[in-house]
Amino acid sequence: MTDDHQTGQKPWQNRLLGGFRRTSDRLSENLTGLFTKATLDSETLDEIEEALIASDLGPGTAARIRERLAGERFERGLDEAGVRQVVADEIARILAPVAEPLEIDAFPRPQVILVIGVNGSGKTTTIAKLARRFIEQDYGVMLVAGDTFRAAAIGQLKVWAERLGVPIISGKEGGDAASLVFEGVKQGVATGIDVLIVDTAGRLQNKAGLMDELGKIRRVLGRLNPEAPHDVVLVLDATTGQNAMSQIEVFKEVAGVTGLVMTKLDGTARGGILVAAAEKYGLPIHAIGVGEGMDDLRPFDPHEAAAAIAGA
Ligand SMILES: Nc1nc2c(ncn2[C@@H]2O[C@H](COP(=O)(O)OP(=O)(O)OP(=O)(O)O)[C@@H](O)[C@H]2O)c(=O)[nH]1
Repeated sequence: MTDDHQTGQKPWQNRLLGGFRRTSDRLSENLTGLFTKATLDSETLDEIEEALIASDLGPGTAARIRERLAGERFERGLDEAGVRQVVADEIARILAPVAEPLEIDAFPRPQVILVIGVNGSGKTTTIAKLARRFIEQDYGVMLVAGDTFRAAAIGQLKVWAERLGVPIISGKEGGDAASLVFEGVKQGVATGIDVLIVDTAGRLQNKAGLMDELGKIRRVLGRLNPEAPHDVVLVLDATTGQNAMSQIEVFKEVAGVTGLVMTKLDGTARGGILVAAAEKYGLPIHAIGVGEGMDDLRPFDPHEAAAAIAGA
């Protein structure tokens, strides 16, 4: 990996900060013009609170930051840097407890990770990235092409499996996902696999169908190992902003989410939604996606994210 000559930062850091920087640009834009007064009167505090809400941070966080700013005595008078620091501190306080990498610690093996999310969220790519990470950690990985609704999804996962050099269990379009998962666990046990990563269908528009399907996968898994699935990872596209919140709501209900991966933080991202999600749901954030390649999955660093979001 080469350094970027202009910034001295590695490309992925640029991509990450690029995404978050857009968020802070929004925040920055929204905050512009609010620092004309010498003190923070309640009108200015209201405006800052609105700016924070408009930046996707969520109303609870915005209200808390407002409260902290109201109680703050700025040493050198009211300045933008001081406000941003307070914002960054508050965001870091919310994000720190949810930063939690996905660990492989299930016994007996394999650890079964169901990956869920709407089509296009980056689910398949995230599976490849997770697999890559686990392979690097010397775990034996197997994939299951459980999104049987679209031939393209099966084909895409097969391509990733080949590139990664890992076995994959797949069937025909329209096939039964639960029986593929069953086969995956059986083969995983027989061949000493550590991690079974299962792709699933993401038809959010058909909630009952989705619930049936995920429920069936759960039942089949439970019969083989009552602890499985060990993880149910929801993949969210950060560029969808507030929409990500309703996806968490629905998938929590139909699938029992245990953690999140937020993708596309390198794109036209709105990282503020991470804060809103952390505040409202407190679900672990396992990693973030910062590009389309296998190596573009990064551990979630709450302090780096907070500083970038607040532009501090
Ligand atoms: N820029 C960027 N693109 C990403 C990231 N993750 C995924 N993508 C792209 O987003 C698109 C959708 O990703 P997929 O992995 O195919 O998403 P999916 O949720 O499996 O969607 P379906 O295949 O439609 O079910 C692809 O073009 C990916 O290359 C990311 O972190 N950053």
